[in-house]
Amino acid sequence: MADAYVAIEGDRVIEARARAPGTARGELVFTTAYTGYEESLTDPSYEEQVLTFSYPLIGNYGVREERFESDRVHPRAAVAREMTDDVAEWLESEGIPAVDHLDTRDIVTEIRDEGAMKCGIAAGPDVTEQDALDELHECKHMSDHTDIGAQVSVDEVEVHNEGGDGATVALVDCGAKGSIAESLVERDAEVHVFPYDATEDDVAAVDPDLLFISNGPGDPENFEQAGELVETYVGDVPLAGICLGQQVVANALGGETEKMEFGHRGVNQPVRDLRSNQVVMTTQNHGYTVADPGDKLDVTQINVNDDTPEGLENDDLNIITRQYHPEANPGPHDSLGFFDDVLGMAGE
Ligand SMILES: NC(=O)CC[C@H](N)C(=O)O
Repeated sequence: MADAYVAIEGDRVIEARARAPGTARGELVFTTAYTGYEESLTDPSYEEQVLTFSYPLIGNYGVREERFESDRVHPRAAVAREMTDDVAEWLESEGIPAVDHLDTRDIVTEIRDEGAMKCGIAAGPDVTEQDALDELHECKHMSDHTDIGAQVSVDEVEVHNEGGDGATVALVDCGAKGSIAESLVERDAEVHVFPYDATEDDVAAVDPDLLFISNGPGDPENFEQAGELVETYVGDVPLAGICLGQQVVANALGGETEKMEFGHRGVNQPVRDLRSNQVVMTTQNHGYTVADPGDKLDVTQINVNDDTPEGLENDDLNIITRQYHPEANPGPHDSLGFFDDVLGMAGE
């Protein structure tokens, strides 16, 4: 007998087994990654989403805090074909509902055919199908989470590697994965992590060598303040961005973003560099994309599968952004050189 339900758009209800109890709602997305479940579940970019793993077994190498990308789980719920006790217990302790023993191929096919969709989840001995449907009917469109930055950003400025020998980086935390600051610190940078709504004066106080806009959840158009920083500093300070950061930079400089049908989430997304013609494998997690880079940014890298922009640059203005995740947690590690390139722009 089922003790968990996943309700998807069209009021279809899929039966499952409860692995961590509770009710939740969010945008239903899938990742094809076969490793990296700890990193994905702690990636702030999954805020307000329900994460389905297409790989059939999740949790086979345990749960270790050293692999976390932030201090909590961000997806509202997790869905897998089979989830180990380690992961189920972790999610239960975090209050995040989890379900397994359902056909995740069916969910992936549905999302690929119909596009990203809302869902409701109810798991545990006392829940009903109606509980999952009620959650679904309360679910908001991703773009309607207008202040999602406040849910994931630091409240106060945090400084990493104070007195470091390298560049001073102002990292605007729109929901940053921890390994972005780590990758900069490993290269001797002094990293000032700013709240997502930091002002020009806040940033000016540290006189940065590089303004870096992080990854983050939801619609990039809801990160207006970060866009204003880009507008203010472009041309004066080199600019870098990862994922949502690329989208914010593009929007601020006259470009446009749009919602993709079902996004890219996984660890084997092929990206071609248009100058070297080299293809690298990348880690990705995004549902929006740059539809028009505007006239200040050149598209220097594209996704081999669908030609969407993966890298934007301007050599004169010192701008480098990436739609994928060069910090590579989980890997592949093909693109770690991005951090050397952006710190190179900052004079290192
Ligand atoms: N990982 C990210 O920064 C995601 C960016 C944005 N929230 C998107 O879905 O496209």
